[in-house]
Amino acid sequence: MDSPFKSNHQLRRGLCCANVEKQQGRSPSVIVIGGGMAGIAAARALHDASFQVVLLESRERLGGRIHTDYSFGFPVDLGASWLHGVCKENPLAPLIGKLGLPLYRTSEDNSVLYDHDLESYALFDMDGNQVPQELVAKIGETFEVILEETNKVRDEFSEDMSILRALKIVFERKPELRLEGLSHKVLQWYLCRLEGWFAADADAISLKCWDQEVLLPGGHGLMVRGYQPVINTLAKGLDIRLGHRVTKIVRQHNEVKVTVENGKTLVADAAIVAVPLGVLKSKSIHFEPKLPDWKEAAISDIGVGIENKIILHFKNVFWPNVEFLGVVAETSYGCSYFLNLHKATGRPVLVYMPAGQLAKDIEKMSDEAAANFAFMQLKKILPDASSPIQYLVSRWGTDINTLGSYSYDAVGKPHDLYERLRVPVDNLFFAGEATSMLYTGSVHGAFSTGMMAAEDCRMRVLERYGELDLFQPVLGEDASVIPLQISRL
Ligand SMILES: Cc1cc2nc3c(=O)[nH]c(=O)nc-3n(C[C@H](O)[C@H](O)[C@H](O)COP(=O)(O)OP(=O)(O)OC[C@H]3O[C@@H](n4cnc5c(N)ncnc54)[C@H](O)[C@@H]3O)c2cc1C
Repeated sequence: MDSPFKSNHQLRRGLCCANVEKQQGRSPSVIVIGGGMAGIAAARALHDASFQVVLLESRERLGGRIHTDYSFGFPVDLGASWLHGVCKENPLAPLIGKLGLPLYRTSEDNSVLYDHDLESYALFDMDGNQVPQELVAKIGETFEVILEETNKVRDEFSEDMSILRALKIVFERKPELRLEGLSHKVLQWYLCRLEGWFAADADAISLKCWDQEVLLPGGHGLMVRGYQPVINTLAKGLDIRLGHRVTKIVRQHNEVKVTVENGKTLVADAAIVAVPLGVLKSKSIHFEPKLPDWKEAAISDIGVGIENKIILHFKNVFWPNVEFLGVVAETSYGCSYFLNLHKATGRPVLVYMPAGQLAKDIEKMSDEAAANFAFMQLKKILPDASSPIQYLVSRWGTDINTLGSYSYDAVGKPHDLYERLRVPVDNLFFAGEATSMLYTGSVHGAFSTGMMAAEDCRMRVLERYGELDLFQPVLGEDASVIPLQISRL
């Protein structure tokens, strides 16, 4: 058994086992499991509060669903790339500001397209004809009216239903909102964008809860240099063990024993579990004693969706100078879109972003076939498109370190499941985007839950030994904000 900590707690408590290395000093100890934003934030905060912290990460890299790749010779994000809420209230704003990382704002507040404004789009049909901008704007307004009508459906029915079911009821009641021809296809494209936001199809998303998340003000900003510098900064100086996949967590007598795939066991006063919800669902980590039923129910009932990125690097730019290129089709499944990174970064790169069932289907393909699929979509709207010179393909749905892209509200399940997933069990604390009630599915949500778990853990461990006043709180640090650097070219 490997005990990484120099603490005399176990000796004082008479918990010393023969093969635990002798402990010196008095710092309380914590094992953080998972090196994504939540785990790193928690580890940083507790390290800074003088705890002995070891972070165990299954992959050979840090960042989790933040994954900036540099193989093109410049940074591109295969996972998160936007700061949702470009404002000083965003918990990540002080750090991003201090690092001087530039942001490219893709939308203001309250866009029907979430992270994009309407005027930054060019939509095309499958024959390569551009949809007139007035029609795109008009259907956007209709889509908003339709969503308002689904609110009425929500108020009338006590039972929850899917967004798709609610849309069907709206169309039955108000046939004038049912569109045809090109207008119908554009409407499907709006639905496709909504599905992309949740990484799930409309037949899986809860009507009751879909709009319960809190959107911070300030619109949405792309991290022009990628998210990785934020991770690297937070991780500086921490004791991080890469390639350490946790398989078992045992809680007993005010301590936690954590076993790694290679059989090694580490012991600490507490542990913070910051692995993705998809990993918890897969039951690849064995908890002893088993987690309470309410916690297991939260794990099984919160939805996990899939969104992927297929990043195409071209020799030259041959597409229109807009932020997004959209493909409209008969069904939302057939619709798709490309983010034009050239606008934000000056690089000739398009990012194809399938979500929901389409993302699942594409994950069954080889990387080459997936890149070709994305390119074929592009060819439909821009027949003269030249082939990419390089590509990258993410596989967030099948990667055993993630097993899903981010969480969403499933039909018939209460929104407070996120809080139930967060609530500690004994000396086990939980963090990660799926434990955030307010900012589910986001980087700043993951960061906040890491900080929260760290503070809960600090209080619990120190209260137990009456030493609360000896260590600094992890929250309440000086949040003096260096202004965010925002551009829109
Ligand atoms: C394609 C995509 C696009 C996104 N876009 C945005 C965006 O633009 N803006 C935004 O705010 N959010 C976005 N998100 C969501 C955001 O990336 C996540 O909410 C956030 O990064 C999650 O952080 P986390 O710490 O909760 O989990 P993760 O980052 O997944 O970290 C969990 C860590 O646990 C590790 N782990 C797993 N199993 C084990 C184990 N058994 N033992 C040890 N370690 C283990 C994993 O390897 C991982 O490093 C996007 C996500 C995806 C997939």
